[in-house]
Amino acid sequence: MRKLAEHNIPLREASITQVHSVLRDGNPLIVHTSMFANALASLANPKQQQQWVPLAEKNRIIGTYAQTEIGHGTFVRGLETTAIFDPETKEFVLHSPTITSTKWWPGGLGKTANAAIVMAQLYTQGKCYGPHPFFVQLRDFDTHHSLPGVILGEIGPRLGINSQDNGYLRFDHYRIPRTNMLMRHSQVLEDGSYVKPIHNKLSYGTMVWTRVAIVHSCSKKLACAVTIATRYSAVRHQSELVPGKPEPQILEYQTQQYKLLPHIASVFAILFSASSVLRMQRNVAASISKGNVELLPELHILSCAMKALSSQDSTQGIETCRLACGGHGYIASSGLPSLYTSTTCTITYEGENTVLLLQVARYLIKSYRAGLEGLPVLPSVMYLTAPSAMHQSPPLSNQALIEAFRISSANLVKETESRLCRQFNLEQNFHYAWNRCSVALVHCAELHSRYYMCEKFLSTVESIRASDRVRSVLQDLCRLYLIHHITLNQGHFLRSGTLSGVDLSTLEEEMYELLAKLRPQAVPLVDAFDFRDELLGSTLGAWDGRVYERLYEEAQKSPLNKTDVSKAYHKYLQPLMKSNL
Ligand SMILES: CC/C=C\C/C=C\C/C=C\C/C=C\C/C=C\C/C=C/C(=O)SCCNC(=O)CCNC(=O)[C@H](O)C(C)(C)COP(=O)(O)OP(=O)(O)OC[C@H]1O[C@@H](n2cnc3c(N)ncnc32)[C@H](O)[C@@H]1OP(=O)(O)O
Ligand SMILES: Cc1cc2nc3c(=O)[nH]c(=O)nc-3n(C[C@H](O)[C@H](O)[C@H](O)COP(=O)(O)OP(=O)(O)OC[C@H]3O[C@@H](n4cnc5c(N)ncnc54)[C@H](O)[C@@H]3O)c2cc1C
Repeated sequence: MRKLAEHNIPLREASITQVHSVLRDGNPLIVHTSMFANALASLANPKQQQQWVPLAEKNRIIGTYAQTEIGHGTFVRGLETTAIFDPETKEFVLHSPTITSTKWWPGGLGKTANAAIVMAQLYTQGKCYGPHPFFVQLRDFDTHHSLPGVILGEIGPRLGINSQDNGYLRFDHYRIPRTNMLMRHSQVLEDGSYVKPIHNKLSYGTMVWTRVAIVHSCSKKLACAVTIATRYSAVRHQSELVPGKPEPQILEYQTQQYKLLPHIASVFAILFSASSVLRMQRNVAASISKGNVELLPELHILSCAMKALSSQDSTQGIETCRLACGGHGYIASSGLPSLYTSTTCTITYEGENTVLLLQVARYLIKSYRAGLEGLPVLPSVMYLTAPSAMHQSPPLSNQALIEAFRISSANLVKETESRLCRQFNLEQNFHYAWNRCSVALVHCAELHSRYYMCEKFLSTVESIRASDRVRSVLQDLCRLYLIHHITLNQGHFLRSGTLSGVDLSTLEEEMYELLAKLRPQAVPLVDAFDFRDELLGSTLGAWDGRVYERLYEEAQKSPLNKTDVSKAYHKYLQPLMKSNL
């Protein structure tokens, strides 16, 4: 917090910079500095911001974002916590009517936060207007005791991020002033009348913002993992590549290069996509403040797509890096287990990935149908019904591969839409038909998202300002990324006829050559991420490569090594040994 102040970083931008520098296994203030700060900035009106932002900036108020309940996370419209307006007292009454309405999961809620943005069903004049955000004080600002009518606590140990206190929260007819409803986009006036927002999903804005932040953070987490595994692979010697010759660095094995280099490429792909979505988010935020919400659906879909892909890629990448370090990847001091446990949760939180991909698919199908009818569609999906440009690029050039992605994605959407129509004819119900096609729909969303990520990687590398040598390495890396993802998805390319079996064999050959070509660049590439040893926190990945010394030194710190004979020997082991059992 002192560093943020020193560097003049506003609270709501802190999460992007601090995530990797503070408390590797989770941070009890992360939701305060990210979602809570963002909710105030984007959902509170200017008067409310004047009231709460300075207090939050000074950490007098420490907040969280309390939306999910035990009974509902994904289905936000199904939340059960109520906020009923009482016109007599000009207050909202917050209440948790059922066990399933208990708020569950919010980061920092258990012990750290003294306030929260609570999403609750808004009732006024006898009508429900759906989930809306409210600023709610939970604890006394001086004593930190929970306030009467507020029941809260911590939910217990999790797979990871246990340095954070995830909490639960219930309200018992807890009253807050009318002016605590965040009123930038919709309002309840003193007489209880409701003023609609210009777009009914503006209250979901904090989720959209966080999804974008997650994309950025996933590239950093993966960058940490590939740094550790690549440096280790340059230090570790094992087996014989040629019988009788010295043991090579494990990085010499093609299989090891295949494990690491595509994930090094993935760091760039995610990072460049994150920058592009962040730019779009800033534009959309500026438009919204001028009352224009035209691009909000596009931002929503893009942030869902990139959050889903980047969380999945980084989680898989980190696990591959851990496995690539053999036994030493399993030890906590390698840093890899906590990287994994603090990243795999990004698949679930801020919108479970399957659910987000189905949002993307819904948009693809709607846009495809609109395009067929000649209705306007937004730029990112115009390709679904635009004519192919395949023949214009040299075969198997980068541009041709991007076009192959584009056409395969359009083809899959077309096939899936036909399947949806057939299913609809059978079921006579759109929702049942949708469910019967949802695996295919998720595949559509994944391929479209991959196409976007590949395209961003290529266009960024082509326009980046760098020396020829650096550009050439990035171009190789980008080429590897494209080919790698084509080989992983080859069925789609064969089905769309954009690539033949021969093309795929040629590309596969090229991929193996690229692995060998990029091998000498592997260590410089990860060194260029420029992580300090303190940030990596890894015995395997430190700059100086003293892997074995560090492992040995770290083992000395184990509490079990404080004494030669442990207490457990006297208490359990010795009696057991003497018991003749
Ligand atoms: C822990 C720390 C360790 C490491 C951190 C590392 C990095 C992170 C860096 C920063 C992050 C900071 C902190 C993170 C730590 C943890 C925080 C976690 C927080 C949370 O999880 S908060 C809870 C999040 N919950 C969700 O995301 C719920 C997901 N569900 C939904 O969003 C919606 O319910 C859903 C699925 C979108 C459906 O909504 P709804 O039912 O209302 O809509 P419909 O499906 O009917 O669609 C109608 C229509 O609306 C469009 N739409 C939906 N959402 C939006 C939107 N947000 N904006 C614009 N439009 C939207 C939808 O597309 C439909 O359009 P259409 O009718 O088709 O035109
Ligand atoms: C570490 C962590 C931190 C969190 N922090 C916060 C926080 O700070 N604040 C907060 O409010 N929440 C927080 N959450 C909660 C999080 O946002 C939810 O867990 C998440 O949105 C998923 O919802 P769920 O748990 O209800 O899963 P569910 O929706 O029950 O998902 C379970 C399964 O059902 C499937 N499913 C659900 N709906 C559909 C559908 N429509 N179509 C197809 N499949 C479907 C999913 O794909 C999944 O496989 C956190 C969660 C975690 C793990």
